[in-house]
Amino acid sequence: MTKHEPVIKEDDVVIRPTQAEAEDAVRTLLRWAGDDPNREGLLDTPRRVTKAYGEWFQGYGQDPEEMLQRTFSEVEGYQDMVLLKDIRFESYCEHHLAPIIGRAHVAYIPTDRVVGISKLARVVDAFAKRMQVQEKMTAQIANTINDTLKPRGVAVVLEGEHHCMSTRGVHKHGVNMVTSAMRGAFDSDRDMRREFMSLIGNPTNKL
Ligand SMILES: Nc1nc2c(ncn2[C@@H]2O[C@H](COP(=O)(O)OP(=O)(O)OP(=O)(O)O)[C@@H](O)[C@H]2O)c(=O)[nH]1
Ligand SMILES: [Zn+2]
Repeated sequence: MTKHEPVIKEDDVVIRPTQAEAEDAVRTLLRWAGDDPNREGLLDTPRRVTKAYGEWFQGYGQDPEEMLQRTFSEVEGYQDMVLLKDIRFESYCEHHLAPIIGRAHVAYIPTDRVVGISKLARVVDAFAKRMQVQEKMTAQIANTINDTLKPRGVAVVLEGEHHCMSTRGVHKHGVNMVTSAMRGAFDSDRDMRREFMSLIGNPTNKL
């Protein structure tokens, strides 16, 4: 997707502003903060900020379902959990645009096909690099893996530190939000869920 294509999200179509309009918006925020966008040190800042936005929010141009299309069938006899744990993610809260920094743990129980393990981390990133609410991101990751791979079960746990809570507002440091989404066998089978939880360890000790 190029920079000026419309972003299609569900039923809404968002027409992207031009580069010049985006840079003007950054100048407005610089003035809102109380500084002068025309002073030398800030002259290139609008261009840099729009470039940084391209990186921070690159998930809008990515299709997580597409990432899970390539699967492998040469795994005869493997019917148990596959877990990718401690996947660092960087996301942005949709209320304040402040970073949410954390770790994701993603497990699934394949049926006859497995996916390349890096793809689970790519799916996490594709949803993280958007404006997010942690609960929504957790469900999106679980639902995408569930709907695309149709495995016996999917488990997703996210632990995140919300910088909108640590650098402003309530100013609470070292607080982690933990969210989970269980599908299929992880939802219905308590032993399976317990095995997943014991494999990922105590979430709050690891950020
Ligand atoms: N449930 C949930 N809340 C979030 C997430 N990210 C940020 N928040 C919260 O969203 C809420 C927004 O509350 P508001 O009262 O509208 O905004 P605010 O006045 O900036 O609130 P304070 O952060 O308390 O100063 C805050 O309580 C944030 O902590 C998230 O991923 N999930
Ligand atoms: Zn926030």
